[in-house]
Amino acid sequence: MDEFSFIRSIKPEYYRQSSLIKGIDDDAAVFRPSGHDIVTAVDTMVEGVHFTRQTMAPEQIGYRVLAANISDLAAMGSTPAFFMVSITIPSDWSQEELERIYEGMKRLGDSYQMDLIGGDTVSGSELSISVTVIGMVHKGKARYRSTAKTGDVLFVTGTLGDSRAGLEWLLNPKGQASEDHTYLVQRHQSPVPRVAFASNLSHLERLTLNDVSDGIANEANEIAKASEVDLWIDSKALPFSEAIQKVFPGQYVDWGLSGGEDFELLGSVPEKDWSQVIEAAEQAGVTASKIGYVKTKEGPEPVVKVNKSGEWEILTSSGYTHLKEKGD
Ligand SMILES: Nc1ncnc2c1ncn2[C@@H]1O[C@H](COP(=O)(O)OP(=O)(O)OP(=O)(O)O)[C@@H](O)[C@H]1O
Ligand SMILES: Cc1ncc(C[n+]2csc(CCOP(=O)(O)O)c2C)c(N)n1
Ligand SMILES: [Mg+2]
Ligand SMILES: [Mg+2]
Ligand SMILES: [Mg+2]
Repeated sequence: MDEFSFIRSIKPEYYRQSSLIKGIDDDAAVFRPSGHDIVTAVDTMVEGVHFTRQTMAPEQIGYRVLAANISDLAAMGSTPAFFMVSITIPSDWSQEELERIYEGMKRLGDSYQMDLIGGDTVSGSELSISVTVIGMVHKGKARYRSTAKTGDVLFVTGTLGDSRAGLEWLLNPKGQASEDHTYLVQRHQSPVPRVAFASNLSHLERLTLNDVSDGIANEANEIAKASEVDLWIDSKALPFSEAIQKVFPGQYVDWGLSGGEDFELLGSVPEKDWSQVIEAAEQAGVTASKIGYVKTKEGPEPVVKVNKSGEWEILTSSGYTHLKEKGD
């Protein structure tokens, strides 16, 4: 199969977004939204870095790379609309496997009425998939990392560390997988972006959001820096699944802080709006946990503090970082 028959095989039969004017088939796609700001993000998954043949089946790779991108749209409070896929294909991936990758993307994309409107196909030595997503948000209603204010409640959706735990089991399985192991593995392979939760809060005047791709140690520091505030996190309030506590009792707190790839939402709201956050989460079928507070910056630089063993200590950006040099 050559490049062009591959493109024909993945081309959607029809499009659903009414703002779309030209999808796949020309030099670029065209859409014309009205009354909205356009939100766009790109994330890449590379074989050997984000997945291996051991950690994910082809449809899971497709699902997961689109989910990571939709998670960024959720963190901006936007509604997913379109996606574009740039794929580098090594010769040892079969046509059937590639079709399964696209099926995984389609399954998730369809659930948000998203249209695949373009991309790029090249051959290369490692499988690499880069997805660009485009979402819409009502004018001026995008949610930023820079809006946290003193007195806000700091919260996180869902539970933390499960993805890291699932990855651990996939890389080092020890015996038969229990129901708990299966749960953790599924959290790694098929995270649910929290679009509905964020969209249920679209009426709030002020809401700070950041998605947890690298671990809350990183993401909380991003919010603190962007908002010029300190964040105080009560480690006893961090939400953990029963499964992770049972299977990895010694590791789950660290993984919750810096494991990454949970794709939950970390955010802050004025205390008066906290009950609405709980309600929005309930309606979206997820939990929201109050994990701390936003405080006025005490030192020269914004910091995140956590009370791990009774004492408040500074939580550095200890999550996953690409291009990290030895000794960094
Ligand atoms: N190579 C690049 N060129 C231009 N902008 C970049 C590049 N890499 C990252 N950025 C921009 O830097 C900002 C932070 O990117 P980052 O990848 O940390 O965010 P994220 O997508 O939320 O995190 P993650 O990749 O862990 O999901 C974003 O505005 C992103 O668009
Ligand atoms: C096989 C395998 N080994 C390690 C990991 C862990 N991992 C890779 S990238 C990343 C952070 C998010 O990346 P990005 O910032 O690019 O979104 C994490 C936690 C994995 N998923 N699979
Ligand atoms: Mg991202
Ligand atoms: Mg990124
Ligand atoms: Mg993000």
